[in-house]
Amino acid sequence: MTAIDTTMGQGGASLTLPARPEALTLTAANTAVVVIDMQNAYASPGGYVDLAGFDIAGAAGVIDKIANVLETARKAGVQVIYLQNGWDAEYAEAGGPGSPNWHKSNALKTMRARPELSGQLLARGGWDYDLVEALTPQPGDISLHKTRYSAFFNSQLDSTLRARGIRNIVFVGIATNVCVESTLRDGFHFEYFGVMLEDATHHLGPESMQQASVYNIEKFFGWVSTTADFCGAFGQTAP
Ligand SMILES: C/C(=C/NC(N)=O)C(=O)O
Repeated sequence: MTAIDTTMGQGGASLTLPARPEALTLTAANTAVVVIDMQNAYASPGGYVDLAGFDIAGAAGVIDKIANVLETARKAGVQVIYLQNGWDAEYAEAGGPGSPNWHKSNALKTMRARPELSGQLLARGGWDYDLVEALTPQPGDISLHKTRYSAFFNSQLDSTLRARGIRNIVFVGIATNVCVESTLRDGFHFEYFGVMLEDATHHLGPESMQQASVYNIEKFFGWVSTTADFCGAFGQTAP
């Protein structure tokens, strides 16, 4: 099957990333790796999703995969962008009862049910909000903040990407079926080519959630690839 060319004839050393349902032709310069919410809240025992009762056993497994992807990306000259989810310490950004977020956020619900946790979950400046240590940003990486599931909502992600001529977003992080998929879908509507590395993402809820997101992305919103294919394709490029 012919690869889809995302370079639009703009030059630069192109490469082909194997993906489903089609391979993509891209360049390091027009691609970013976006790391969604690899915070203690989502990936560490004692973090928000663990306290809220979700199974986080699979989260540790994606940390090493993401570390490999980021090392390859940096060497190849692919921009790395970290997102961190959460709010100010007073939770003004979370919205009050007039916001659906106030009613649906399991972090806010958990703190209302367990007042001893108040002020601890997803609050900027706290351990729960911090990125897991193994994925500490490196010089040249960009770190952005977000307050809702989609990283495009009320954030600097779109302008950061457009200013650099980036058309392709390679997604890694947690959770596949919440913030990763929400961001990839919004990116589709903003004309970005979204590729999810399926083994460098982890879902919340039953295993079928991961499969559902993979199906949605492959069929409707973007492309699905793997850590090995990303590292194989970008590992051969000079920065
Ligand atoms: C449920 C949830 C998911 N976040 C994410 N990073 O996918 C949340 O933030 O409450």
